[in-house]
Parts: sequence; structure tokens; C-alpha cells
Amino acid sequence: MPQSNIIITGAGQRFGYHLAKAYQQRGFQVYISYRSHRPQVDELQAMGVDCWQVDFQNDDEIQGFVEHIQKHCSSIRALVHNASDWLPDNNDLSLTETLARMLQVHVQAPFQMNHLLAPLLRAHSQQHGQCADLIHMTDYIVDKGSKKHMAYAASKAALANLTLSFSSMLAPDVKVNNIAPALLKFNDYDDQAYRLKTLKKSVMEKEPGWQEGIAAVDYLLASVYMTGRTLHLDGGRNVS
Ligand SMILES: NC(=O)C1=CN([C@@H]2O[C@H](COP(=O)(O)OP(=O)(O)OC[C@H]3O[C@@H](n4cnc5c(N)ncnc54)[C@H](OP(=O)(O)O)[C@@H]3O)[C@@H](O)[C@H]2O)C=CC1
Ligand SMILES: Nc1nc2c(c(=O)[nH]1)N=C([C@H](O)[C@@H](O)CO)CN2
Repeated sequence: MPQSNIIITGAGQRFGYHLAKAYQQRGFQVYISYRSHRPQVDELQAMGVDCWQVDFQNDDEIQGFVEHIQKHCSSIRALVHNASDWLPDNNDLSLTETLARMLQVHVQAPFQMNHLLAPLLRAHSQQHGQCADLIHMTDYIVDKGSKKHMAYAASKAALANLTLSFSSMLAPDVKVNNIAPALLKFNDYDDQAYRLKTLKKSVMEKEPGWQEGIAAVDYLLASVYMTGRTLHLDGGRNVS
């Protein structure tokens, strides 16, 4: 049986790292992109994960990653666009650069990779008789906007719109869906006040952890029907 290849971007830490580890342990062949080298990358490499360093701010590096995947994979079971830069609007960059950087990592890179790797996604469906999957990691704030991360939110909204276009273009061989967390895990630098304020925003009032996101990916890969949609992981932020 040919390998089932799973591509996960931005997997040098946090959710992408845990997702890559889970799927490699299940017998898939995982390919990751990472930007900063961390011990987690060495750990994944030791497990047999193919790790490729890339900064999606650079189009040539996006192309290089695509060519690496095309060289080593005859088909792709799933491509998870997880790489993300949670850049606040209040930063040292110009307004122009802030929006450009957000659009580059959250829209330009997925747009180019989806088009260039679509033949390998379709090939999985034809070789294995099961749909392939594109998963876009978006964000709860796509539907709400943000006071402090406007450029980030707008770029994630554009990514969510790509889901509608690619799901139409690639059906029925490839399903395309969003996973929109409100919170999976805090960052180490988040103080207690911020954590408490954030937890109070949802009726579940909890930090779900990475397994919540992994279970969402599991559901999408197991589905034979869902496409062009969003799995909302927000603990009931929309209910009072
Ligand atoms: N964590 C949460 O609670 C929430 C997460 N999400 C979304 O879920 C996904 C996973 O979240 P999380 O694990 O916290 O994400 P991270 O903030 O850990 O980002 C994932 C990775 O993306 C990489 N990355 C950032 N910019 C670039 C770039 N220009 N080129 C290549 N890689 C880049 C980072 O690399 P480096 O290590 O070099 O910085 C990082 O390792 C993200 O898409 C996020 O937006 C949405 C809402 C809540
Ligand atoms: N790339 C990232 N995007 C987001 C992160 C993150 O850590 N990296 N974190 C959040 C928060 O969880 C926020 O939703 C609540 O604190 C949002 N996006």
C-alpha cells in the first residue's frame, strides 16, 4: 500500500508539532514545514518526520517547499495550513508591512501551495479511492473582527474565503474545510489576568488543549461529505 502523506505547515511548535507527532505515530508519513529550529523539530525528525525549513514571507522558499513535496510525494492525503503569525496591529512595522506580512503567511502561501499541490491531492483520491483533505486553520475572530489584531483577522478571513473557492474547484476528489479555534492553548507569556478574561469569554470557561484541534482534524479526515465548511472550536462564545 503506498504511503499516505500528511503535510503540516508551521509544525515546529505547539499545535502543528503535536498534530505531526500524532499522525506520524499513527503510521502516516508526515512532512512538516518549520521556520525556527527547536528541539521539537529534532524530535519529529527522529520519529521519521520529513522536516523542511521555510519562511513563507519568501515566495522562493514557498516554491522550494512545494518542489520538495513534489519530489518526494506521489500523492497527498491531507495538507494542513497551520503556519501563522499572530501579529498585533500595534508593532514596529508600518501599516502597509503589517497587512502585507499577514496576507503573505495566511493567504499567499496557502493560495500558491493549494494550486501547485492540487494534482497530488487529487492523485490520492484516484490511487486510494478516498477523498483527500485541505484544512485551513482560521480563527473564531473571522466572524467577529478584532480591535488589536485587525490585519491578522482580515487575513484569516481571506483564508476562510479560499476554503469556499477551493472546495468548489476540487470537489469531489478533495474536501476543503476550516478549523476555527477561539482558544486551544495560551502562550507561556500570557499573564493570569489575560487568561481569566479570555476564559470568561466562553460559556465552557476552559482551555481545551491541543487534543481538541487534533480531534477536529480526525473528524474532517474521516468525513466523506463535509466540504466548504468550518468547525468552530470556541467553547460557546456565541451563546450568552
Ligand atoms: N493557539 C490558539 O489558541 C489558537 C490558534 N489558532 C490558529 O491555530 C493554528 C495553530 O496555533 P498555534 O500552534 O498557537 O500557532 P503558532 O503561533 O505556534 O504558529 C505556528 C507556527 O507558524 C510559524 N510561522 C509563523 N510565521 C511564519 C512564516 N512567515 N513562515 C513559516 N512559518 C511561520 C511559527 O514559526 P516560528 O516557530 O518560527 O515562530 C510557528 O511555529 C494557527 O493557525 C493559529 O492561528 C487560532 C485561534 C486560537
Ligand atoms: N498563530 C497564532 N494565532 C493565534 C494564537 C497563537 O498563539 N498563534 N493564539 C490565539 C489566542 O488563543 C486567542 O484566540 C485567545 O487568547 C489566537 N490566534
